[in-house]
Amino acid sequence: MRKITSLFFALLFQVLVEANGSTRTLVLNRPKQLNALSSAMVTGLLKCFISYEEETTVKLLIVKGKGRAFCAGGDVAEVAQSINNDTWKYGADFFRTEFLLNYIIATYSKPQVSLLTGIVMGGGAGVSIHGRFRVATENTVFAMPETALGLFPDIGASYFLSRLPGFYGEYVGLTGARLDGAEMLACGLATHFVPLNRMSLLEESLKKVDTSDPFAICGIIDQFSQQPSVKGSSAMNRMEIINRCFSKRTVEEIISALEQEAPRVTNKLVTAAIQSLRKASPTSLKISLASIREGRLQTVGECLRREYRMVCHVMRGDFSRDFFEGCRAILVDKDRNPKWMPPTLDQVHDGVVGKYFSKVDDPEWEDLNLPTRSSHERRIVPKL
Ligand SMILES: CC(C)(COP(=O)(O)OP(=O)(O)OC[C@H]1O[C@@H](n2cnc3c(N)ncnc32)[C@H](O)[C@@H]1OP(=O)(O)O)[C@@H](O)C(=O)NCCC(=O)NCCSC(=O)/C=C/c1ccc(O)cc1
Repeated sequence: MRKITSLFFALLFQVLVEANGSTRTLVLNRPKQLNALSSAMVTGLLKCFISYEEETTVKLLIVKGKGRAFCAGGDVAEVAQSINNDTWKYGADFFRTEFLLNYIIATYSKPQVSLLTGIVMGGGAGVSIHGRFRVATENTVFAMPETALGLFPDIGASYFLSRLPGFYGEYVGLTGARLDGAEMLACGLATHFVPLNRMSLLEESLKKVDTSDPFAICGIIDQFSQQPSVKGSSAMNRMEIINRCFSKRTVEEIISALEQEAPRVTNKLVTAAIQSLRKASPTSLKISLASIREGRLQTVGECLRREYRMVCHVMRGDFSRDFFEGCRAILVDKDRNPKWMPPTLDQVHDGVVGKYFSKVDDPEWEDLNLPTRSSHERRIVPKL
């Protein structure tokens, strides 16, 4: 029988915990907000992950979302609130907890299966992609939309995006392109594709397992999995274009390479990419590219530590206030017409980009301190 663990239920109604034998199912439970991660949720999830690692009777974690989304990212409405209060420390605390959670998930000693139904964006990727099994389906919509908000792909995205085939990670991280379940599987962001009408059967089977053996868990998911075809128009079918353009050294060169491709390609992919890049914050684009490139040679912990420095600079508005402008345009005034500053790519100099990687100049500020973990930092192995 399904049992809701009363302790956690009382503590954290935004994250429900269901206990079935050796399985614990964590349900993101803010369906009206598309399960956007509040600080209570990241704190609650972190507590769950830490305590279930200790409990020998718990062998498998399932993470899923209630309603039509898995999770639409960090709760940007909460941020808009904190901006009004004129304090960057709220954001820094939120990210400290969130990135620690991402790190615990990436180095977790027990298997995690994330059931990626519906929207998976930003912080939603952070609580799933670092885990062992990511099950996509036909209604999954994945995106890292941060450059449109004046932010950059964080939550350890510079680790997993930089490990996608070729320069697909640069494409996904800079343009905020939306991927469907088949594309997620094809690029390695998802490990499995299970049809929506078989998801609940999969979940029931997983709730009966009494093992942490990843091969056994994989065997169960395999029984429900399919190999979907990637749509003809998908960027996955245009990897030669993606690689040619997104391998360029600078954002300006990427845009110029896309513009050269545009007359030759009938597919909307190239024009849509140019449009997204032209609309995004120039500063965000440049720091995102630098972050993904740097991430290629770093461990997940190193990526998160560097991203924490970056995000604190963003929250403090040290070199640009684009994030506040993005929140204003998208959340507060909802005019969807942000005025980025600096407004053009050529005005965002390499020296400033480099400063996002430096320590924050504040006596109270500390680098992200991640615990020593016994399990190795797992690598996401792209399937192509
Ligand atoms: C494409 C979406 C996912 C779905 O569109 P839709 O189907 O037309 O649905 P709605 O847009 O009507 O969303 C339903 C409700 O969910 C809310 N919502 C939908 N995503 C969200 C959301 N990330 N937050 C907070 N309410 C939301 C949305 O505001 C709305 O609330 P309401 O108007 O009151 O009905 C759309 O909602 C959307 O673009 N959401 C934002 C995605 C996004 O940019 N994600 C965040 C990336 S950045 C990030 O993760 C960092 C956050 C951060 C966190 C803490 C900090 O201190 C600093 C930063």
